[in-house]
Amino acid sequence: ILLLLTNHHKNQNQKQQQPQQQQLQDENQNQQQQQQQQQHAKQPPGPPSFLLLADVICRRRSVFDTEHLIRALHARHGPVVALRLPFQRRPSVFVADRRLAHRALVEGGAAFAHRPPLVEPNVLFTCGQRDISSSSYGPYWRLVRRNLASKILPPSRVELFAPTRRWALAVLIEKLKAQAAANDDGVVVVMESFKHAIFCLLVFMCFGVKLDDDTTIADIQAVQQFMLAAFTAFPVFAFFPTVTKLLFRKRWNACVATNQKQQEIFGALIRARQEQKLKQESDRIAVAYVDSLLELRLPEEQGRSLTDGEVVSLCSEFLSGGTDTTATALQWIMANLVRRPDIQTKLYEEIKTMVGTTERKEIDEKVLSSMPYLKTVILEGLRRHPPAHFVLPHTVTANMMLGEYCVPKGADVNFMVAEIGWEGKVWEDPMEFRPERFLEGGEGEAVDITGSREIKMMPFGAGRRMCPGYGLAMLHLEYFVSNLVWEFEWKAIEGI
Ligand code: HEM
Repeated sequence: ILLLLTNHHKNQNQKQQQPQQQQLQDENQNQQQQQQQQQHAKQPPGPPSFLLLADVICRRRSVFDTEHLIRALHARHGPVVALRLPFQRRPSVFVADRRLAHRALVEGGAAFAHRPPLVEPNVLFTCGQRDISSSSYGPYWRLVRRNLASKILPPSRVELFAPTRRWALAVLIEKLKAQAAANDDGVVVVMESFKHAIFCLLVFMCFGVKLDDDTTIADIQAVQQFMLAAFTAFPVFAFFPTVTKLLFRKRWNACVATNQKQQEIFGALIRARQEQKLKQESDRIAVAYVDSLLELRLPEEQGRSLTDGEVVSLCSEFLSGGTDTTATALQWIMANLVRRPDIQTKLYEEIKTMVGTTERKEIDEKVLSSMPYLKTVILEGLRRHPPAHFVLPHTVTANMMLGEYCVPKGADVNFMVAEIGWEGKVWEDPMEFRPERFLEGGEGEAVDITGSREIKMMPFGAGRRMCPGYGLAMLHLEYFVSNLVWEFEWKAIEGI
C-alpha cells in the first residue's frame, strides 16, 4: 500500500510539475529561437553615417531636424530604419509601423521599457535621471510613477481640482478678452494665453498655491522653457564634457544658473506649502503633488525620503510634461475649428443641448462626459496633430528582435507617433480633419487610445511607459475646448 501511495504522490507531483516544466521548456526554446534569429537577422537599414552627414550638409538642414530624414528613409527602406550619426556609439532606430509598435511596447513587456542614458545638461536638469520620464526601468521608476498615478491622477483626486480649473478658465477668458479689446480688429494670438492658463493650473496641482501674480509664473515658465529647449538642442556636452564645459563655458554656466534658480523658486514654493499645512489653513487643497513626494519613502534605499533635487526634478517634469503638450493640442484643435465653422457649429449645438440654455455661464465639467461629439473633436485633434511626433526615446538592454531586424543592445528606439496615426490603411483620407470618423460606423469607433488591444493612434505612447497623465490631459482639453467654443465665436483672419 505504501508503495502504491508513494507512486500515487509521485504521479500527482509529476502531473503538477508537467505544465511548469513545459512552460520552462517553451521559454528556453523561445530564447534559443530568438538567439538563432538574432544571429541571422540584419540590423535595421539606414545610410552610413558619412552619407547621412553629407546629405545634411548639402541640404543645409540640422541633424536634429530628423523627421524629414526619417520619412525619406522609411519610404526607401520600410517601417524600421536606423540612423547612425558619426558621434553616436549606438544607432537610433525609428519605428513607423503600428503593429511593430504594439509588439515592442505592449506585447514586449519590459524589454522595450528602458530609457537611454542622458547627456549634460539633461543629467543636471533631471538630478541624474531621477524624474519619471528619464529614470531607468526599475524599482525607483515604478515607485515614483505609481505615486503620481495613485496620489494625483485618479479621477476622484482630479475632481478635487474642479474649482482650480474654473479659476484657470476665468484667467484665460480674461486674458483673451483683454487682448481682443486692445486690438481694433479683435485679433488674438492664443498660444501664450493657453500655456499660461494650463501652467497656472498645473502649478496649483503641484504646489497647492494659486499664483496669479504674473512675475513668479513668468519666472518658472522661463526656467522650464530653457530646460525644455536644452532637451532638443545640439548636445555639445556629450563629447569630452570636461573640455566642452570649458570651451562653451558661457553656455554651461547658464545651465548651472538656471538649475540653481529652479531650486530656489521651487524651494520657496515647497516651504510655503509646508507652512500652509502647519497652519492648517482651511482653504488649502487636501493633496498637492509635492505633498505626496515629501511623504514618499524609498524601501529599496533604507527607507530614505527623496532628496531636494529629486523632488524638484519630479515637480519640474509634472509642469513641463503637462503644459506644452496640452497647450499645443488645444491650439491645433482651435485652429481646426476656426477653419471649419461647420464643426464649430455642431459642437456649439451639442453644448447648447447639454447646458439647456444659451446663457454664457461656464460649462459644468460634469456634463462633459455626455458630449460624444466633443470627444470626437478632441480625438481627431490628437490623431491629426499629436503634440509629440515621437514618444520619448526607449532603449533595449539586450539584442532584441523587432520584425525581421535585430535591434542591438543599447540602441535608442523611437516610435513615430504622427506617422502611425496617419496610416492610410487604417484611416480614410488620414490628413483630413474629420471628427465623424470616431462616431458609430467610422473607422475610429471605440478606438483604444491606450493602445493595449491594438494601436491605431498613440498620441500618449503605449505600454509600460505610456503617458500617465493622459486622463488629466483629455479632461483639460474637453474642458477648455468646450468652454472656449461656448464663450467666443472663432473666426480665421483673412489672408492668413
Ligand atoms: C495632450 C497632453 C499630453 C500628451 C500628448 C502627452 C504625451 C506623452 C508621450 C508621447 C509620452 C512618452 C511615452 C513613451 O515614452 O512611450 C509621455 C510621457 C509622460 N507624460 Fe505625458 N502627455 C501629455 C500630458 C501629460 C500630463 C498632463 C502629465 C502630467 C500629469 C504628463 C506626464 C508624463 C510623464 C510623467 C511621462 C513619462 C512616463 C514614463 O516614462 O513612465 N503628460 N507623455
